[in-house]
Amino acid sequence: MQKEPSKAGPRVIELENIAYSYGGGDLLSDVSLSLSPGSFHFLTGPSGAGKTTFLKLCYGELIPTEGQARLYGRDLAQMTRDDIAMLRRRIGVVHQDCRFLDHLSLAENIALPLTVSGRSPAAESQNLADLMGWCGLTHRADALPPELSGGERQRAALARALIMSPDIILADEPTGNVDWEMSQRLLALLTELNRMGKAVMIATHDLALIRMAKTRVQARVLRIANRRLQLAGADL
Ligand SMILES: Nc1ncnc2c1ncn2[C@@H]1O[C@H](COP(=O)(O)OP(=O)(O)OP(=O)(O)O)[C@@H](O)[C@H]1O
Repeated sequence: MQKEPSKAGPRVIELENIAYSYGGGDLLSDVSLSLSPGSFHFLTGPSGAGKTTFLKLCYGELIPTEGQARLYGRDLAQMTRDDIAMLRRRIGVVHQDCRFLDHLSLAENIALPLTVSGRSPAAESQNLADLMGWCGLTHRADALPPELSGGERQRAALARALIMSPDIILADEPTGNVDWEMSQRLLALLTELNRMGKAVMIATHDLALIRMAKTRVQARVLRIANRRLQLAGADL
């Protein structure tokens, strides 16, 4: 897989000839990729190909078994878990399963990364309110996660990923459980973030979503197949 050619500037995530194995044979092998600010990528591939694993390697949840992964120029294998956690605050992750705490309100869930990193949600209440408004969630601020619709959950997961103002958004199947209209709404939010200069990577099976996105934003489509990361064909 070639490195991204034309974007100048700092590489926020760099994977160099990495492999990853959960213990058996390699799930991913000889994978290289650089992500720059302002880039937009889709990640596709069959179920079980390793898309979630790849995203975890990008944000330092997993360390490659071979090769080097760098965040902001720093080799993850040489860093402590605490240092990785600090750097990871600059990456917003939208998890496939959303992972909310059901006893906290939606607003409290979205603010949780602030609390965890020692910042005061009260001091950033305007930021929180703006973000919830932008994601169309103001009216659901006090709702508990089990009370939310699928689309509200996905937008809340995106809002939580954005509360720390990350440079990069890695979204794992962010439109997995929503209808086409909501998929388009989520895509509009993600493309707007990209226009603000953030790097976006979306793992998805939804080829219609990719085709729609390509009419709005210059996106590269990557595919994991047979353990390798490849550029997908232009027919997508
Ligand atoms: N913690 C783990 N321990 C062992 N094997 C794992 C672990 N996590 C994932 N795997 C295996 O690695 C493979 C790739 O999983 P991964 O979730 O990365 O694929 P995926 O492409 O995201 O799949 P999907 O599209 O179904 O979400 C699967 O066979 C999965 O069972």
